[in-house]
Amino acid sequence: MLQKPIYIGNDHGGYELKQSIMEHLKKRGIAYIDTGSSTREIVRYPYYAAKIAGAVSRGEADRGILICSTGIGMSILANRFKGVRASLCTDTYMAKMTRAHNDSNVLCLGGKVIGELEALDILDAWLDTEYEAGRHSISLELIGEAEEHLSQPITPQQEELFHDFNR
Ligand SMILES: O=P(O)(O)OC[C@H]1O[C@@H](O)[C@H](O)[C@@H]1O
Repeated sequence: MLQKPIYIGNDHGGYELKQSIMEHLKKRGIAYIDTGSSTREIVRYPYYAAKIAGAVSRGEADRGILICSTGIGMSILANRFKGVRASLCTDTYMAKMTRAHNDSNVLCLGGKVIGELEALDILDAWLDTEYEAGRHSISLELIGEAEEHLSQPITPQQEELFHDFNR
C-alpha cells in the first residue's frame, strides 16, 4: 500500500500515454500528483524529469512515473538523483523484476515505444510487486555506496567489495 501520492511527469512524447495512466490510477483508487506537461507542445524533458526525481530524492514522494517518447532521456536524468532507482520498462517481466530486485521507485515509460494496454500492464506489475530484499539489499547498498563516490575513482577496497559475491 502506497503512503504518498505517486508523482507523474511527462514531456510532449508522453502526453498521450499519461492520460491513460492517470485514468487507470484513478480507477484503481491510487492517488497521484501530475506535474508533467499538460499540452502536446514541445518541451524539455529534463525539466519535468527533475521535478519528479527531485521529489523522490527528497522523500516528498515515494514513487514517481516518467513518460517521454522513449523513456530513455528521463531515465538518464532521474538516475542522477540520489536515492532514485528509475527503471525503463518495456514489458511486465522487467517491471516485476525491477520492483522485486531493485526496489525501483521511478517507472519510466516510452509513449512511442509501447502501446496503451501494454503500458497499463507494465504499470500494474510495477505497482503490485513487492521488493524482495534479502540478497538484493546488498546490491542496493553497493548502489548507495557508488552514489556517495560518483565523481571519485573507486578505491581498491571498494573494487574488492564489488567483486565479493559472498556478501
Ligand atoms: O522529442 P525531442 O524533444 O526531439 O527529444 C526528446 C526525447 O528524446 C528522448 O530522450 C526522450 O524520449 C524524449 O522524449
